[in-house]
Amino acid sequence: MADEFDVIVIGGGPAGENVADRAVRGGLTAAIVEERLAGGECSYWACVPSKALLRPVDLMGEVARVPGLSLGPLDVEAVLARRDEAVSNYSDSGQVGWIEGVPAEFVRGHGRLDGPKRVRVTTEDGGERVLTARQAVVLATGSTAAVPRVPGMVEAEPWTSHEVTAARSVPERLAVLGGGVVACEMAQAMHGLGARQTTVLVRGGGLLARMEPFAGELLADSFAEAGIEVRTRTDAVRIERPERGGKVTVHLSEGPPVEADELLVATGRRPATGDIGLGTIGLPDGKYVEVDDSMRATGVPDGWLYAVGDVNGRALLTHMGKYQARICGDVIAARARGDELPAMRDLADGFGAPQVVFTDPQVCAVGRTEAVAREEGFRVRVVDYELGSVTGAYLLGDGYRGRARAVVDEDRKVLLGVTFVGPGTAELLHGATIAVTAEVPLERLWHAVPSFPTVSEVWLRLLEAYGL
Ligand SMILES: Cc1cc2nc3c(=O)[nH]c(=O)nc-3n(C[C@H](O)[C@H](O)[C@H](O)COP(=O)(O)OP(=O)(O)OC[C@H]3O[C@@H](n4cnc5c(N)ncnc54)[C@H](O)[C@@H]3O)c2cc1C
Ligand SMILES: NC(=O)c1ccc[n+]([C@@H]2O[C@H](COP(=O)([O-])OP(=O)(O)OC[C@H]3O[C@@H](n4cnc5c(N)ncnc54)[C@H](O)[C@@H]3O)[C@@H](O)[C@H]2O)c1
Repeated sequence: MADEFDVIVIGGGPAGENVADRAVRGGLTAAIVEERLAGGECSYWACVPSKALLRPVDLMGEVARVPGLSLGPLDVEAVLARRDEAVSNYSDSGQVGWIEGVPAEFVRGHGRLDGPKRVRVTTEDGGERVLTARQAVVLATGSTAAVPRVPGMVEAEPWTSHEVTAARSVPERLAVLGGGVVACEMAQAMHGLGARQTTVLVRGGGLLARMEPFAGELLADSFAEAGIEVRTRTDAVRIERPERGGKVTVHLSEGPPVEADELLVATGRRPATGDIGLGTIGLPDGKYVEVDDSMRATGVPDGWLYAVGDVNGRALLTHMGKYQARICGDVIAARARGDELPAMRDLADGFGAPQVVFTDPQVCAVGRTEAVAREEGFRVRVVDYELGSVTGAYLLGDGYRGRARAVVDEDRKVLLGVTFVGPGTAELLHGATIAVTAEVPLERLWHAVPSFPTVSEVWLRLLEAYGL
């Protein structure tokens, strides 16, 4: 087996797979080193299982809003079985087959840099293999859950995103630490699937703090109606769990302690760069790998190292990692041919990545929030519209609530950002992504006529509210 490739990718998640694919399409050879399952976190312990668990909860909300419909009791076992199917029963044979079809070589084992352009792989049987790259090494090792240092936390063995997305049963009482995307999605999934008491413990003032403030507020209203308790401005100061897997108590800086059957820690991520040999090339271990817009690591002589996906810290989202990967694979192939193609650069992260939070209501945003746009010095005007006033939204169900916001650059009359909060708004987001990315002038957007009666009519209402 040849151990020299044009490109060696460490990490076989969505980002790593796509780099190899593009590099091979560009005429290069590639190998992917993966220590666990090809497909990465996203396929088995993140995006896919979380959305499989949320889908029935979302549908229950939809059905409850339509008079004349009712649901039978929820079959949790069937939901968990569908989740297992969605994660291919934790088998990566399909993904390995896809990689081999690229064609790229799949090497299972732990990869570490071993000086420039060399990767030392510790294989499952404890053996070693040294791979050499003719052109580039790409880091695509992703991220892992960051668990805060709180007395008793390690001993309590709390759930992280791994355990909650792979849950085999639903805890009766769940405490959730964090108010970000994982906390909100998983609190709602577990509550909807039968947790009797769900308490979300938020350090800051509200949920989803990086989004427009009304997003977290509307979600908090929905949580309150569903019986999910949200406690804000409180920190975990001590965790007590006398028996492994038994009752857990979270002592807080503010308010009474929370007793639960399980604790989910959803307090952000850290890059998976602690043990990948960065020290052998003079980079610090355990930090995000800084890259330029071609995904090339900065500060590495001769420019042979690249990093894509969560590991570069630009946007911790699968679709953005895959986008960066396409750029990276194309750039490496172009550079190998001696073409320097300046157009192959990451633009989308600069605009502000699109993101859908799959809660009820869904929270969908692209571009800059009002606060970020102002901070960056844009002359901003904001227009809001209540989604429930749009006929298409009203027809989706009784008591439909939601809001849309457009953040307009008053100097160029283009959209800097758009947020939709409301049931069933996820599929609305790509229209906004196109408008923001293509910087479509509002006067032109006016001629994009939304169909009646769809929720998309909110576009017309926003432009009218703006004054067109
Ligand atoms: C609960 C949850 C839900 C999410 N939902 C969404 C969503 O709906 N939409 C969305 O866009 N994003 C979502 N995300 C974020 C998304 O999962 C990540 O952005 C995405 O997985 C990043 O892809 P990646 O390829 O960079 O890394 P990963 O998917 O983390 O893959 C990295 C791979 O590298 C391997 N690896 C690491 N170190 C080594 C090594 N030294 N040697 C060999 N292999 C190694 C790992 O085993 C892993 O397979 C979610 C995240 C979580 C936690
Ligand atoms: N649908 C999606 O697109 C989706 C779903 C899940 C995750 N993700 C991505 O995965 C990444 C990780 O999600 P996440 O929710 O873990 O991170 P996050 O950064 O979204 O939220 C982290 C939360 O934890 C809080 N926190 C941080 N340190 C804390 C501490 N010591 N004590 C208490 N609270 C603390 C923060 O204030 C914040 O509320 C995100 O960047 C997100 O974009 C995306």
